[in-house]
Amino acid sequence: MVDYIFSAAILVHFALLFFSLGFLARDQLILRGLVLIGSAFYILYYFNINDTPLWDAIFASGTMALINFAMICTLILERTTFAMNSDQSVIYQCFPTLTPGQFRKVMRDSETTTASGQTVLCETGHLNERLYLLVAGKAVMYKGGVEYNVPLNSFIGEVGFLNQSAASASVTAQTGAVFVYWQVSDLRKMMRRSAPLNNALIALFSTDLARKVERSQPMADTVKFAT
Ligand SMILES: Nc1ncnc2c1ncn2[C@@H]1O[C@@H]2COP(=O)(O)O[C@H]2[C@H]1O
Repeated sequence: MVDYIFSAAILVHFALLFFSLGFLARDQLILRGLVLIGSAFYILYYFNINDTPLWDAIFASGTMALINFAMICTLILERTTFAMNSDQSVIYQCFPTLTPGQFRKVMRDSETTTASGQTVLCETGHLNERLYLLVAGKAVMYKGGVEYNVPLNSFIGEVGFLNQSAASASVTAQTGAVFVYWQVSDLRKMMRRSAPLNNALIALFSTDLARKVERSQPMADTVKFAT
């Protein structure tokens, strides 16, 4: 018995333990991490079980472990803000419903620009081709004969985007305003390809809309003054 405990064969039982724990885990990262440890025990076993290591088995297990390791790195990158530069980390604050991985994907299709003069972003009654996020400077919204300053870190054009309708207001960015923008068609394509991303973006624009409604005044033509 003592001999068995100190033999190479015991390594298979450690591998079995880690694989079993891994397959019981629901979280993909934990599952893969435990399986990776299990693979390491298998490789040690194949190395020590004979006078000559079982190279074919070591190669097969090593290849699978390497693929698993690459996927673990991808998962960590998707779940963390690690490797985001400081500008991206700031913009990520405006995307609370997206995972870091989803955010990176969305940002790949975006452009960031600084208005060199007064720039019309949306015009009432016209379909928006772009959706904007104001990250610095000033943008003014014109609606119902009233001018409002668009709050920083707000989306512009999400109403038309969600409703597939024309812009409900005109918005002009002032000189020096910095905004990130996406082509509406690119965003729609991305959302069609991934249901989780679709849900995360709809939740995001809905939250942004709720914040705008919270700040807004009743519409002038529907106000009934209390006496
Ligand atoms: N009451 C409001 N408060 C804040 N932003 C608004 C308001 N009405 C319209 N907007 C923004 O102005 C944009 C004009 O185009 P959209 O209607 O597509 O989306 C609109 C919103 O992003």
